[in-house]
Amino acid sequence: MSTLKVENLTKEYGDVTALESVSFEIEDEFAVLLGESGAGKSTLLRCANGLTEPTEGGIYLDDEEIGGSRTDVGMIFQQHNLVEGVSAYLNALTGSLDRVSMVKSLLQWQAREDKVRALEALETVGLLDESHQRVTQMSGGQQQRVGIARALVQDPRLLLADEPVASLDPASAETVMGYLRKAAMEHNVTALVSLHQVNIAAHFGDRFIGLKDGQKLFDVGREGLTPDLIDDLYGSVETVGLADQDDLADGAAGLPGDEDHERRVEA
Ligand SMILES: Nc1ncnc2c1ncn2[C@@H]1O[C@H](COP(=O)(O)OP(=O)(O)OP(=O)(O)O)[C@@H](O)[C@H]1O
Repeated sequence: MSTLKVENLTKEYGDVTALESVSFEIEDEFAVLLGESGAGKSTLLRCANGLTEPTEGGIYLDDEEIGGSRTDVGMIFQQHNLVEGVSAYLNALTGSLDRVSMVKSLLQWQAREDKVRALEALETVGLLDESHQRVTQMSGGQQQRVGIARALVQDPRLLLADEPVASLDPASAETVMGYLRKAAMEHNVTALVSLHQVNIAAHFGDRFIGLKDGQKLFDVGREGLTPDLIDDLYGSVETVGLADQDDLADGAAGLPGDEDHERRVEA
């Protein structure tokens, strides 16, 4: 259980204002950041994982200011950033690197508890049977699931993901998002995920924060994400896949307990 508070966050790169006084708070939710290219999504996520220092304002995890990278914030990247040539299991184990060195990790000189955690994380993302497969022999979607497992091994309080499914086909994107949501739910972790695909966002998110030109345009729950809001954010072309409110109601199928959805995720 954790709370992420973004308070008057401003980030300037020289003359470019990437974020302008953005504020919101999420607590034990699966929140999605939406916005056009250049809206400021990656900058916000980089501030949240401590890689970028805000110009003004701050980001707080359970009232503690995030400054510098920290192990209780797990990050999932679009390009996976896995160690090539080694297994899914060893990649997942590298999530415990704050506790041991990379060399010890690759030699598997790790605590039993870390090894168990790596296997549990691979089970969460449906890859236990593939744990000894080299990641280079895996599909893009499977590699991203290994990336989720690695973040879980960190035992994070906050999960961040920057366009985690941007390079995947629609079916793999849905599968990966299903596992990402499952991982956040099972571990009671607050999640903030940037996405370009509005239909996938509507399907899996609880909360939607829209950024436009570095400013917060909206902050709404499932029922509030209307086609009109999406039009304001992207213009009408991007609303394909978000036809009406009934589709949003179907979006609730992404929630745990919905058997049809879980079957799709397992498939
Ligand atoms: N290191 C940097 N130096 C200078 N300008 C930057 C830097 N990083 C981002 N910007 C600028 O800040 C603005 C916001 O960029 P950011 O990458 O956060 O947007 P985004 O919404 O994540 O875009 P995308 O969806 O394309 O990744 C853009 O105008 C970008 O050019």
